[in-house]
Amino acid sequence: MAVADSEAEPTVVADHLDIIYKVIAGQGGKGTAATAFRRILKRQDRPTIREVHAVKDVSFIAYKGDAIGVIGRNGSGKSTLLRAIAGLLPPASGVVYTGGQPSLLGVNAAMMNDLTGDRNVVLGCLAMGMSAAEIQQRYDDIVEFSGIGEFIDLPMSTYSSGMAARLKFAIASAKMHDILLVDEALATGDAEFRVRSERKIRDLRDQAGTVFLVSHSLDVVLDTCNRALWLDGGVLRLDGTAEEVVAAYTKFARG
Ligand SMILES: Nc1ncnc2c1ncn2[C@@H]1O[C@H](COP(=O)(O)OP(=O)(O)OP(=O)(O)O)[C@@H](O)[C@H]1O
Repeated sequence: MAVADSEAEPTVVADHLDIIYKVIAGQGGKGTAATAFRRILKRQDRPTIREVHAVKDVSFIAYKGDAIGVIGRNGSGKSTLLRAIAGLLPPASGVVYTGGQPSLLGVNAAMMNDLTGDRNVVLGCLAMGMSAAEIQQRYDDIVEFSGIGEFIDLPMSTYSSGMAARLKFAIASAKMHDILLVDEALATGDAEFRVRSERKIRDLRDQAGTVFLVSHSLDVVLDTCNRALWLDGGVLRLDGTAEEVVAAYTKFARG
């Protein structure tokens, strides 16, 4: 269901999307590479492959200017959906069309732990395709927005998880993204950073990009998103305005 008007330009179209993970199910052990290796050494039978159907027949259209909260219980397929939109997971069936370049900002986004925050800002900006001149121009804003202060000259390995998440968000949001995918990055920040990052998401949305935000904080979704998708067991239960979907999910969660 589309919240935008008929003039709006679609940026992401998911059409009957199914994502299935294939995992090695060991006999008694966990399905890790180590257990598979032990099995080979012991010349045991081939392991069974278990399938996890993480996203089931999901269809929606996102438009320019949409900020879409993705909500649902643990394991309901939210991160998987974001990774599929980013093109990191091949669909088992169905398709995702994206008009523009999606950028996934996850709490696990690659940063070089041994390098200083300062070097990571430069690397991150280069990775997003910014020129040296653009980086120089944006550098102070990024550092100020991150609120890292003098820690910017220390290796990332000395940062708390919240500080690292703030720096990642500051780097990612320095650039205008066609489609920005944010996975729980705000949850690790403190209250003050949360307020600033919510404002930033609103700016990105106003600049006519499309933002997807996976969050367990329904308040953040209500404050920053115009739309929400509720996933349950990989199925899209509801697609509508943030208020409507959060209300339905809250009612459901309260049993
Ligand atoms: N790399 C993987 N290999 C196999 N199964 C996976 C993998 N990643 C996720 N899954 C499974 O896919 C399903 C959806 O997981 P996903 O991480 O997308 O859920 P989520 O809604 O983001 O959860 P949470 O709120 O806990 O972050 C779960 O059953 C999970 O066990």
